[in-house]
Amino acid sequence: MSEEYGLLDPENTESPGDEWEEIDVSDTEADRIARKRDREFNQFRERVKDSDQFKVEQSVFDDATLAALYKLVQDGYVQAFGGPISSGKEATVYSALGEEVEVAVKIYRINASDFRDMREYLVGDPRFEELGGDKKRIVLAWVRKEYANLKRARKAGVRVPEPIAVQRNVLVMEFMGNDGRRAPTLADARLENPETAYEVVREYMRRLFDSGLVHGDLSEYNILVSNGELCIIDVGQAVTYHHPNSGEFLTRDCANIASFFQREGLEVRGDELEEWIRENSNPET
Ligand SMILES: Nc1ncnc2c1ncn2[C@@H]1O[C@H](COP(=O)(O)OP(=O)(O)OP(=O)(O)O)[C@@H](O)[C@H]1O
Repeated sequence: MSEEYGLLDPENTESPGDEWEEIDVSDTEADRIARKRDREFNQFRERVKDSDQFKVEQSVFDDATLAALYKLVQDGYVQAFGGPISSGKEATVYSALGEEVEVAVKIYRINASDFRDMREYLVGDPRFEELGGDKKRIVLAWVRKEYANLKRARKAGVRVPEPIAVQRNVLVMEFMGNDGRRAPTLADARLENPETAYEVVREYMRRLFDSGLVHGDLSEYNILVSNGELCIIDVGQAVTYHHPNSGEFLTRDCANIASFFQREGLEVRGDELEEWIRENSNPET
């Protein structure tokens, strides 16, 4: 490490000679490294600001966001950015090249986010107590929550994108798609077998609930069909079983899912779906 950065070897006690005594060599070296880092970061910032794929989204990229992206690049999670996949109310999702595979990079807007809404979903979640009303802290907690929820859902056996890294307001995750094209949502895909699809979604909802989570915004728009697999996304707002509104959110999720599959010709009902989920899981354990 010391060799790589050209730092002085602390084991070497040989006196450098009187003429050097006034100079703090390690400080100078640290300054040089800091200057180099600043220079590289500035170059990175200019590259991002000039690149076509980020032109429409300049507002997302305040310096702190750029620094987060830069760190993800430095750590090797992102090698090159592709174009935007989607621009929603809270975040923009980009495709990017990660460690040899394509990844999805979700960049949350600190400024444009509807943070009041976000706070409602964070209230009562024992993992995110004492946040206060600071907007930036709420958004940053939200991103960490999405990362944690993805991990928890995967552990429970629910197909969600694999979370790869989180840095400030940026989440890197597995890209769900077919040959570089993003996977269609359940709303856009043509379902060959709606019965099986319903059973899979129902089982994922049960597993999620059993692990103590309720999605809270589940519908045909937050389920992707990737290489024949159903994959649940957008778990940032998912709440734990302890949330005061978790029951209401579960009822709404079930109603959305049932109504989608009714339109696909199935005789299903939201209340029956909820009953089945509750009967077949035990979120308190
Ligand atoms: N991991 C992923 N792989 C491929 N595409 C993705 C991935 N995550 C999100 N997307 C795409 O980006 C869109 C928006 O993602 P997501 O719902 O997570 O963001 P959002 O900002 O909360 O969106 P909205 O405001 O529309 O709810 C999705 O509909 C999907 O098309």
